[in-house]
Amino acid sequence: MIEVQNLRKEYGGFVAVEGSSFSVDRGEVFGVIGPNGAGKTTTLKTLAGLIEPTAGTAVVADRPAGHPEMQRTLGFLPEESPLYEEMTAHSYLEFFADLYDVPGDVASERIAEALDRLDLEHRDRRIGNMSKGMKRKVAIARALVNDPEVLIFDEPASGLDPLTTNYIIDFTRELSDEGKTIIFSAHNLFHVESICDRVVIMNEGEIVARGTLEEIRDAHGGTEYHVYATVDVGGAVQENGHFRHVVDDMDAVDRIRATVEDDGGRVTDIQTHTPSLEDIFLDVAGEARA
Ligand SMILES: Nc1ncnc2c1ncn2[C@@H]1O[C@H](COP(=O)(O)OP(=O)(O)OP(=O)(O)O)[C@@H](O)[C@H]1O
Repeated sequence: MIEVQNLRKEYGGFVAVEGSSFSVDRGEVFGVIGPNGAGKTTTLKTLAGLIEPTAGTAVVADRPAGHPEMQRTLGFLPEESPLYEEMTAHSYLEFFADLYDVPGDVASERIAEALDRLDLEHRDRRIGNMSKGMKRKVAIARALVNDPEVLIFDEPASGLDPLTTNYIIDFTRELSDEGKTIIFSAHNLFHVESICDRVVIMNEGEIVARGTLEEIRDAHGGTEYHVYATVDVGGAVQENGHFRHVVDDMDAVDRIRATVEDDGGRVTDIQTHTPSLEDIFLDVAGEARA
């Protein structure tokens, strides 16, 4: 559904995105993560057709980014979404539905459904008087008025309280279950980890890691097993009166167990350590900086 090849974006002489290539399959939830200034928003805005790339191509639903037909199949949630403060959520969303030529009765039904599912309270309040979380929900509903196939969400839950954040993440997961293709950027890696099929990690304009979370984990050390024993059978570190042996597969765990017993010792604990996306992210971004 999304194909990006050798994307490059310069602002003046400054290179914000350099040689970025990736693709997103139909129905996939794809995460773009990276520190501030990594080039995430630039990438997403290019996909949404709001920024012209300096070089390279971005294709969404078989059309070049920015093509009017492609815009119809797209829902874009910008990082900061300007809303018309004087309008109510309903009139605002009807206005956008009209821009997409959605017939009035379909629009009313779709808007009511989106606002119900997003659990938007006080929907008759003028937008200017809504809380930050309520405004974000209105912006998300706006991205859905044309019933798009592809959703581009830039930091959908940034700066929101944990409850609203969870609500939005769960809703994003539901949209994916319904077959929507979703690409989104986020700072909260826990949420990326909980809903993304694949991710790219960007740093200073370049993709520095990519793949499923499992692939990225494997490429960055993968799962480790810590075998604690009363004796050192080689390479152990002493910790709280026990010897900690670190290995990366279950066969090695079994070998250590057998050797410990042969040496007259005893295994006291075995722990599994799986690096979180946050651990990997700090590692990868740190390496790239270095
Ligand atoms: N219109 C612009 N003119 C000049 N530089 C820009 C412009 N837009 C973005 N940049 C720069 O390009 C780089 C990438 O910005 P971008 O907003 O894509 O990063 P980001 O990963 O989304 O960051 P954040 O997580 O802080 O939102 C930054 O150094 C930014 O200052």
